[in-house]
Amino acid sequence: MPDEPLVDAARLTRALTGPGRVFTHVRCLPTTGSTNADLAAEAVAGAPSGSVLVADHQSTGRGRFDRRWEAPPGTSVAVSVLLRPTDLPLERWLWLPLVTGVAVAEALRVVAGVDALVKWPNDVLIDDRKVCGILSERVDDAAVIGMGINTTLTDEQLPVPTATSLALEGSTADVTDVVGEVLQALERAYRRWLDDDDLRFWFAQRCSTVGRRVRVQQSDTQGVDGLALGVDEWGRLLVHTSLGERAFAAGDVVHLR
Ligand SMILES: O=C(O)CCCC[C@@H]1SC[C@@H]2NC(=O)N[C@@H]21
Repeated sequence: MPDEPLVDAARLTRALTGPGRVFTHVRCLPTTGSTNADLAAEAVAGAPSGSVLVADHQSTGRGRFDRRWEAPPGTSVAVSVLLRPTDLPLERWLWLPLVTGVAVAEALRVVAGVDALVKWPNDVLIDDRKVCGILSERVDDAAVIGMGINTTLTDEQLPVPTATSLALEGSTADVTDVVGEVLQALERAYRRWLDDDDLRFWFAQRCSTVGRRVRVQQSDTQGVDGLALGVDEWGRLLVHTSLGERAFAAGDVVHLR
């Protein structure tokens, strides 16, 4: 494991921080346990809104639904941010992972030239294969949002056949540029969310789930099949099922076709 991180903290700091900007403190590490766990501990200790932690490798990276998130060193960059959107009601927080997914998809289009879209709620896919997973966690009055972006994973290193990486999609984008573009897109998206914009149309345009037949799996139920119609004002997925319309606030979605 190299001592120097692959991601250039000085360059990121120049691109992101300044008066009135969302991200204030940027740190980059070669390795850590989990960038989300680190920022969650810092949130409890009173760290300011706008902290960013980037790592080339995580030994205990965590995914949604208590899954693990693993990748060989230097192949999938881990980026977490700590935000304190204290003025917004908690119901609006459901939107945060969705907003992040759209920001990542938009950034990857720009910096890596890939056709990235969001699978509800927040997986970022290229041609239906996952390039980025997002884990949004609430810690007291803070949100810790983590993004795992597969940069240089090879075919042999993919955790599942339905994953992909920027390199496998033909991109040679520099990892500091990728992280910088993602965080700048997240800053813009976060401001829209803070401004209480209606995000439904914006999200639906970038979401490959809407208009598809889907299976929504929740931990304690069999999957529910139906046609994804869109998202409601709380960011819940609206699905037309054989028993009528249902709104899902969480769950794993499979695109059926
Ligand atoms: O798809 C998922 O299950 C979500 C994966 C989220 C992984 C990221 S990597 C940065 C941050 N730190 C973690 O431990 N997890 C998130």
